[in-house]
Amino acid sequence: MAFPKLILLICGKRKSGKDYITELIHCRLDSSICVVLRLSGPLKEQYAKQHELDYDRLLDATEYKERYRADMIQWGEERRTADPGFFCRQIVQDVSQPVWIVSDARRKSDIDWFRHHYEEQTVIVRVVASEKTRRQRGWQFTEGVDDSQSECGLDDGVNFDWVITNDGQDLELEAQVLRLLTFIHEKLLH
Ligand SMILES: Nc1ncnc2c1ncn2[C@@H]1O[C@H](COP(=O)(O)OP(=O)(O)O)[C@@H](O)[C@H]1O
Ligand SMILES: C[C@@](O)(CCOP(=O)(O)OP(=O)(O)O)CC(=O)O
Repeated sequence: MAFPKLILLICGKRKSGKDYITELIHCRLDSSICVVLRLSGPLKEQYAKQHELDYDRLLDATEYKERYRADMIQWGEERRTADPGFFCRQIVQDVSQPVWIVSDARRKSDIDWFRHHYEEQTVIVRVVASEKTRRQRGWQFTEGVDDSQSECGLDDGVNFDWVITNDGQDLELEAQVLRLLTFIHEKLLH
């Protein structure tokens, strides 16, 4: 198993900006230094194979993904119940970069797995945005999704190391991202 210097577990509600902020960080670091890992990647790939769906379209932020989200959530939870580290192990295989950004941590079992295997390296980053902002980005409450563990599993009982507010104030966001990048560089130097 590879050994990183830093693992950022990014979590947040749908349309809070997890992918957006992941890319803001990732694009400022060389690809030999930082890699983005997605727990939903192997889940969607296997779900697509089993259900004869288009994997690439499940990766997009489109209605196609939303159409299958609730069933993917249930399918994924059946695997996590049997083996909490099922998806975590898959995404860390053959990674060589020292900085890992896991852009879609959703459950305590995800956090527990990384803290168990990489206690010193794991940092939890919570991305927050108001429901008003999220709606402006295309979110609408969906029963079976926004009231599920997938969206609510980290709402309580988690001490976030960083909280990034992403409500559309570009300068405020930039200042927060720069502080996090400074932290990342300090980790790389030690
Ligand atoms: N600070 C921002 N400024 C402009 N657009 C943003 C910002 N944050 C998020 N977005 C946009 O809002 C949408 C949802 O963001 P995304 O990162 O996909 O959310 P999540 O991954 O949390 O579901 C995307 O279209 C993204 O480009
Ligand atoms: C079944 C999922 O893996 C689907 C996640 O798909 P995305 O990671 O694309 O979701 P957002 O970016 O938050 O919109 C969620 C889960 O509970 O595992």
